[in-house]
Amino acid sequence: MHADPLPRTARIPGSKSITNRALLLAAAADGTSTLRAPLVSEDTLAFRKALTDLGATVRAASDESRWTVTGLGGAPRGGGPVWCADAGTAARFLPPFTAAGRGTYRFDGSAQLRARPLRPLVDALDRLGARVRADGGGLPLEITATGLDGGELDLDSSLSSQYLSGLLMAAPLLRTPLTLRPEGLVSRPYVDMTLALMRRFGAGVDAYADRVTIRPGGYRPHALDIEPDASTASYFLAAAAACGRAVSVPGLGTGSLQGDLRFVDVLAKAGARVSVTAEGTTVAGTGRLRGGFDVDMGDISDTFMTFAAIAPLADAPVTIHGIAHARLKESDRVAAVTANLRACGVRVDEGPDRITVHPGTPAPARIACRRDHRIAMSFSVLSLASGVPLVLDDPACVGKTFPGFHAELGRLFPDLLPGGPGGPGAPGGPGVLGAPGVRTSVEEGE
Ligand SMILES: O=C(O)C1=C[C@@H](OP(=O)(O)O)[C@@H](O)[C@H](O)C1
Ligand SMILES: C=C(OP(=O)(O)O)C(=O)O
Repeated sequence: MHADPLPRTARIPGSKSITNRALLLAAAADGTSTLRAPLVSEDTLAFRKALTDLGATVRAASDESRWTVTGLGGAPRGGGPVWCADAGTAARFLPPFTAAGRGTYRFDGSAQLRARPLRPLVDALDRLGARVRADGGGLPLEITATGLDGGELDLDSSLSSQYLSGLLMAAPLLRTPLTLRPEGLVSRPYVDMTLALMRRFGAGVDAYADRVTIRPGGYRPHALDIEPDASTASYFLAAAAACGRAVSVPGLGTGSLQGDLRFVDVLAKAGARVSVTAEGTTVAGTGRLRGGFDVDMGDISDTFMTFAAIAPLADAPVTIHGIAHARLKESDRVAAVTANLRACGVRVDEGPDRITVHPGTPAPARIACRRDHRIAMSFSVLSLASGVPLVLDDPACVGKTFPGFHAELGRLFPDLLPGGPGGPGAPGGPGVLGAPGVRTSVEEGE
């Protein structure tokens, strides 16, 4: 591997978490908001469709670079079905929003989403006085809404932070102030993001160490530039670190609302040179990955698989802990990473909230994605960095957050495709980067 002194610029699409929050806040606002550079992917299109079904208007520029949202000036009032597809954010953010309004809403989603826990949110809505029917404890569920009063609520936040974010975003639409006290909060940076965006859309927020109080008053429209997605950036930055290359992500820098940008601290631990400025982030690999550390990735668990997948290439074992809640996402991600690394012949020790990945040269393998975009993307990086063909059983699952993922990986690292350009890993070939349904041509390099 050789050093690449000139960083390549990755084209990273907008943040999923910011896009879906901004859509909801704009849909609740009393006027017209603009969202610039939103993420266009399965999760955000499902969220957008759910909101237009609920009565908001979204006008998209022909190239989708800007969405103009005319809000309802409050919570929805029409009732109807709400389809959440695979999107955890839809299943956790939209029920509180509708419960604050009027009408009967029937929520459902894919089999994968039905399997994800919703009980703490259903219980919280119930305690606030909403009429919720969720026979299995999660989706499908029905809410008969007549508006909500606030009050004070303890909220089990140990399985997901999304319950808290959903209740917080609905809170300005309640008749009286709502105080929420999270217990065992995971993924805290996402709650900070929620509060920051609520403030930008004009909400009255009083946040303390152990509780948050939200005042009634609704939302004002806002024009928002959406940053590149930090979780998506992790794959390209990890590839730079593992391949001895340099990659920059403009627009994702010190002012970021996304906790997942802290992934670069893990790359720095592994020996990569990292620069985060107001303009953006650059990671330069040295051609060698350092292991021999134990890192808590509980706050940034969407990125733990990114590091775990390249960890076999490090010079000593790496332990990642604090990730029990990552078992409750699109897949049981701790089990999925462990099984796929083992399929590549890599030694992994798995515990309830941790894994230890040992150094090893991966062997060619078929990767079971479990319909989880992040498993597909993480193992694509391992294939690229090791030069070993890994075949994804479901490459198109990357569409949940980045349909153009493989095209961008091939554009940035055309010479590193397994087997070289035109080799088994090349676009159109049987290897990981050319798997059917993902891409058919290489875009021109920089
Ligand atoms: O609020 C959000 O936008 C998210 C919160 C996190 O989920 P948990 O809070 O369930 O860990 C994260 O994994 C998910 O991709 C997006
Ligand atoms: C967990 C994720 O998504 P969500 O919870 O929003 O479905 C993810 O994108 O990794």
